[in-house]
Amino acid sequence: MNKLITIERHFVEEQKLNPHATGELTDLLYDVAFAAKLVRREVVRAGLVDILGMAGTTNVQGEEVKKLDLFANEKIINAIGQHGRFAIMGSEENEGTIAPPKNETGKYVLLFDPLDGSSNIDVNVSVGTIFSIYRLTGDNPKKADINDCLQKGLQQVAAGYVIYGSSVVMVYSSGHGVHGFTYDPTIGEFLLSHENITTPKKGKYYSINEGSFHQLHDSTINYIDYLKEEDKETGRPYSTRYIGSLVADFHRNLLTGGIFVYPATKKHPNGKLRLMYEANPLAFICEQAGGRATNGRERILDIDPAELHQRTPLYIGSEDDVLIAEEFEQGKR
Ligand SMILES: O=P(O)(O)OC[C@H]1O[C@](O)(COP(=O)(O)O)[C@@H](O)[C@@H]1O
Ligand SMILES: [Mg+2]
Ligand SMILES: [Mg+2]
Repeated sequence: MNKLITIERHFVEEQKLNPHATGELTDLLYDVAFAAKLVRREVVRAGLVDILGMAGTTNVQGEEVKKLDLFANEKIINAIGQHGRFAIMGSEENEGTIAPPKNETGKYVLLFDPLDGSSNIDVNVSVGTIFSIYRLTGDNPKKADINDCLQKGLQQVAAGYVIYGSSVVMVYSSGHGVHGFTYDPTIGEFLLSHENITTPKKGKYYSINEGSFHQLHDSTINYIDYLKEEDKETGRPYSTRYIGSLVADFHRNLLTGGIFVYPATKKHPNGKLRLMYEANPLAFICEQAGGRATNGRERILDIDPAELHQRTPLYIGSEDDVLIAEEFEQGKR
């Protein structure tokens, strides 16, 4: 594999797979990669610049916001908005939709989680950025509104995430498989490092926050007990891995096989994670890699969204593992 393929070059090659492509999707994916470089620049030296700790505000989710959440949000909105390729945006950190500073011509919608894994920011554990891209439903960018943001995950034209970890990796799909690029700071480029990622049909890891045990429903507890039983034939017991950053837990399981579950709980009756800028983009990637993503009953990509910040239970990862988890969730086991 030629390691000197930049992500920009890859975007252009992918564009050739679509005879109707105008190059605009390539340009806006380029903008996303550029914004990731800007966020990375601060994340890797977060302790040296004043972006650790609380911002002192609360977001629409009722969560206390970290300085880095706001920093990443602002960087992404400005870095991407200035080119006018997006007609409308939606972010975890903004209650309403965002009209880019310049939006004469954009025919795309960008939904994003600027900084995922906020609880891990101050302790140097991997965090990430997650993004989801749709086409406008109409053809006049000036008329873009919330309805353009509330499309089923199936309608995504591209999605991906960036992990700011021991290395910085950007993973994306525009419907032609899943590809990962590692950032090389010596040349400032994302270079192809994981071509055509496919996820194993069955894994050996499970990622569930067992700390909230008393919040879990019996169906989830029964599933966890099942994973912990001794049974060589089915590869049990599974090992538990829970970083607490969705993007990092998802990425590990994508590469090695495994399942991430954030179920409906007594505290979060609709789950904790957000459909539009966490579950949908990762479900798009997961399915492109041969995995499965549901809310325990329904395919994530088929869910008809009603609100920008709506939550959903999430069962995502290796197909066989998710199917078994669904059987427990539905009381069939
Ligand atoms: O602490 P909990 O309840 O396990 O929740 C952890 C989950 O919450 C999140 O931090 C939510 O995302 P944000 O950090 O973007 O708000 C996920 O990354 C993670 O999987
Ligand atoms: Mg998040
Ligand atoms: Mg976030």
